[in-house]
Amino acid sequence: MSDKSSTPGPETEAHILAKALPYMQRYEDKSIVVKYGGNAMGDASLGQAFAQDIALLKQSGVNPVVVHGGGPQIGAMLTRMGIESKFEGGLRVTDRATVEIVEMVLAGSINKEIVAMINAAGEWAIGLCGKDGNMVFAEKARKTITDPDSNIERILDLGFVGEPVEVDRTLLDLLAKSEMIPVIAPVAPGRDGHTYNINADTFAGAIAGALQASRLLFLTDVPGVLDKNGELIKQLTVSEARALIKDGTISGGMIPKVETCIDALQRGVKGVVIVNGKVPHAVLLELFTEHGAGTLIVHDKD
Ligand SMILES: Nc1ncnc2c1ncn2[C@@H]1O[C@H](COP(=O)(O)OP(=O)(O)O)[C@@H](O)[C@H]1O
Ligand SMILES: CC(=O)N[C@@H](CCC(=O)OP(=O)(O)O)C(=O)O
Repeated sequence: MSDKSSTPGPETEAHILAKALPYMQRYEDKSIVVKYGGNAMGDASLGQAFAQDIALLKQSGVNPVVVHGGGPQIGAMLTRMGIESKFEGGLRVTDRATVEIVEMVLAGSINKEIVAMINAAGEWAIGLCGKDGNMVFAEKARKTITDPDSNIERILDLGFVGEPVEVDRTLLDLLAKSEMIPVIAPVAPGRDGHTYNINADTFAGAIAGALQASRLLFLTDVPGVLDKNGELIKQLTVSEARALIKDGTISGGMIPKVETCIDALQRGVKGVVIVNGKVPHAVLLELFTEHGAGTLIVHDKD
């Protein structure tokens, strides 16, 4: 006996398509930057669903740009090499040996894995990092951290951690007009000749800002920003988000994510959302249906 519940009938299918069409038209020719976090990777069928979503965006006339992370995968490689991972303020303290491994893992194996998955979904992906086509230049990150107990601020020296300071969209504009989907690793050169490790969220924000993207989506491993009780916050204003960072509710890897959301909004990106990348087809559900879940970050109300 066939399982009727798993196969929608023609009426249901038509209904789904009719509902998705206005969303598809809304994004035609628009840039959508999707940040694919290292924590959302790892499961083959989820990866396949992600690649299919990106392929479908391109086929519907959207200009998808993938920026990926790979924090856990870098951590695993460092462990194999006998190097300890150390984070401050959600960023990896990156010495000379670490930056070599970061570039190898991000711009090498992970980047090519994602390219291969999108190619297998029937599209043409091209793997890049900030070095390609002079796309991104970085400067050494100058970060401070405030101790929540003492309220004392101190300067962090994170080594070869960079912040994107220049983004040239020439190559991305060229690719937008082609069949190619850019998949970008967050590594970039400095004008000082060093290679910098850039947090993938920060990097995605810089790309989205330069492209004036319609949407910046962060795919992570939690449903969105959670409050002190672990409940999902569906919408956050910029001031509310800053307060949650200050009081420690938002910590670790969620700090650069939320800071990037704020920054991207201020640079003119229209919609910034943090969603659960562990939900199959999270990208399509967020963009083309009413069931967008996750946390939407919005400007302060006047
Ligand atoms: N308030 C919060 N809400 C949700 N996640 C949080 C919060 N504070 C800290 N986190 C942590 O941030 C993590 C997501 O950031 P990160 O590990 O950098 O993911 P990714 O690899 O997807 O970029 C979550 O898995 C969670 O452990
Ligand atoms: C400076 C810094 O912290 N860089 C990150 C780059 C990768 C990343 O951001 O990956 P996720 O998105 O999976 O966290 C790192 O070295 O882990």
